[in-house]
Amino acid sequence: MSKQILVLAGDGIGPEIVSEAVKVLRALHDEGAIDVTLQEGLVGGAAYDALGDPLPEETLTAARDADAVLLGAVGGPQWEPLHISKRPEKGLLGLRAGLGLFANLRPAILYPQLAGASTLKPEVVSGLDLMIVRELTGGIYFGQPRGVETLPSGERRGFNTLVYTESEVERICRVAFDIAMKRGKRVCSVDKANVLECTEMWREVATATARDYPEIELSHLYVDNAAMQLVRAPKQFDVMVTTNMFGDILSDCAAMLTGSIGMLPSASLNAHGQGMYEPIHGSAPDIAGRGVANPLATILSVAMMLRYSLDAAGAAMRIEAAVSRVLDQGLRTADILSEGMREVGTAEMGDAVVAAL
Ligand SMILES: NC(=O)C1=CN([C@@H]2O[C@H](COP(=O)(O)OP(=O)(O)OC[C@H]3O[C@@H](n4cnc5c(N)ncnc54)[C@H](O)[C@@H]3O)[C@@H](O)[C@H]2O)C=CC1
Ligand SMILES: CC(C)CC(=O)C(=O)O
Ligand SMILES: [Mg+2]
Repeated sequence: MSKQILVLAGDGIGPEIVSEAVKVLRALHDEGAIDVTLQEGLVGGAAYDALGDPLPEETLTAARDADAVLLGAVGGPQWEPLHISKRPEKGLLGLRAGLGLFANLRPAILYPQLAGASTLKPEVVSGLDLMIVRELTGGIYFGQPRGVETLPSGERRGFNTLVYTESEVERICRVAFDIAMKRGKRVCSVDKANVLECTEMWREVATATARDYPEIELSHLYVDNAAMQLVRAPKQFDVMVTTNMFGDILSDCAAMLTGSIGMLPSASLNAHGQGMYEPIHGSAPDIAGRGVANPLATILSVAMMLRYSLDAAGAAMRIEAAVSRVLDQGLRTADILSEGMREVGTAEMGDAVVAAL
């Protein structure tokens, strides 16, 4: 039976990169490798402009009904003056919460062809294969109370709350441990247990949950040290598991190890195997509309979709191999350009991946 894919292009470079990912999906469908039906929807600033809501009810319903969601990115300076409840980012957070997508997988893999594109020395990053498992529906991005209040003195005070229940920590740790069992069996849990009680509990729960996984070697790092270790010696890590905000920050940091934030895909999964797939980067307003954005993170997110939601691991591997082949051919978008390589735009890169499938 045909799998239903909801395509949410979003804002900024979102429509440009999603078009290329859709080309790849359609190419695989047309040759019979997969059977998908694509439906488009609105989210983020585009949805606010059209319907006054960054997450219209019809989008959330369509997402719930779909087998998988492909998302570009949301946000942009034109929506910054809006109240936070109407901002594009609220649409994305609402989708994650509404679908219960608590497990965000962000693999940071260095394609050997891009060793020279990283800002770090090739010997530091070559062979990098790291999986960041980020908790996605809890923590400070969702905690209550939150807001800005005016004190009797007239001064304003802003506040957000970091909250986790034991069961939320346990289920994300189990995801990380299960993934690690199929990889190097090493998990580093990242917290700030020396300062934040909430993450002191996180560490205790991670340690207790690991008792069910005797083969897993569990270590712990404070987030400040983890950020430093990621740029000092990233290959020491196999799987990292961490909170929503720490994972957000550390995955942008890890992206640069691979040459560009335009290379990192992600899968956000719920307890029923439903998933949303998106690059880890944002809407890149500084380059939007110029046809220069790197579509590979979004194309690689399609590969994750095929693997995790569509039971099509063979087709996923073909996409990953095609990306490797276009890099072998010397094609580079501006963000990963290095000497001797040929600069291409977003659409040319997408076409090249389709041709290399
Ligand atoms: N998942 C999402 O939809 C996310 C949305 N955002 C939103 O995106 C907007 C811009 O945020 P920024 O902090 O600037 O982060 P960003 O990730 O959009 O951009 C950071 C830098 O990376 C570059 N970049 C990002 N993706 C690229 C690609 N595919 N190819 C080449 N270069 C790329 C951009 O040009 C920019 O210089 C904001 O409104 C923010 O809230 C930010 C992060 C994630
Ligand atoms: C709206 C933000 C939380 C999106 C983001 O930066 C991310 O998911 O990486
Ligand atoms: Mg982010």
